[in-house]
Amino acid sequence: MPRFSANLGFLWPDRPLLDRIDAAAAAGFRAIELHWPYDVSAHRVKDRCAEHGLVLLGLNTPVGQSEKGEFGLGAVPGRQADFEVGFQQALEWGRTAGASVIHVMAGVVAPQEKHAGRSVLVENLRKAASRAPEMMLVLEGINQRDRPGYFYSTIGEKAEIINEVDAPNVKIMFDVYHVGVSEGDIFGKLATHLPIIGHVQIAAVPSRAEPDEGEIHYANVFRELDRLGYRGWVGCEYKPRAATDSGLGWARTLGTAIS
Ligand SMILES: O=C(O)[C@H](O)C(=O)CO
Ligand SMILES: [Mg+2]
Repeated sequence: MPRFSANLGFLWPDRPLLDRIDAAAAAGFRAIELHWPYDVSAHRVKDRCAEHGLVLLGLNTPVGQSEKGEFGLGAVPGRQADFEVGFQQALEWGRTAGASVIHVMAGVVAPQEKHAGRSVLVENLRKAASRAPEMMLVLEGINQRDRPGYFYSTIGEKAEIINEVDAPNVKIMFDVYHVGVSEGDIFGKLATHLPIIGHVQIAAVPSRAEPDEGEIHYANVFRELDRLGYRGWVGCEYKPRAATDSGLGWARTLGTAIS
């Protein structure tokens, strides 16, 4: 069965980041992943993870100007210089904290700019990948219902970009929730793209709650990941229905364990 990581962007939202790390350890998680931890000291996060023996996986590149609707800058024409600054910030924070993964966020791009956006993203990724050879850079499609206009929502689009970038440390973040909402055929896509899948995330479809309700039977997804030989982590990136701790029973219901 998979190894689970607690996504502290969504889990234990009622407390500060360092307390979320404590909560993840107490719940039995052996790894954590973050969204945008930049206002917390990377040294303190590193120390707190070390206290608990937790692996810190990764974080997201900054969103840019969220008040203007930006949600990442990787594929946004004209914002290359700001992307570089943001990537450097993610890299420095991640290196200091001991992370190994950076989710390079592509961003929202107007339909008429998509063609240019693709070249911008490929160029940005090539530079980023060579600047951070020890990090795995992951690309994630975000479904159009949650984030209209996001640069990509399908696994195929990301696979094409990765092929074009042609760097060994650029991979897919396969968020089963987004794939389920956007296109389905989870098993087919896992099998086709397994060699370039660097990280997996889960949540119920369509609710994005604990992975024990809705359209996807996650016990089967976990078995399929095992059958395919996936050896990476599975990030629990769901929005708890109520208190995070009271929802953790999903693991036992699905025949697995958090740790
Ligand atoms: O929303 C998601 O699925 C992400 O993984 C993310 O980090 C940006 O929101
Ligand atoms: Mg995700």
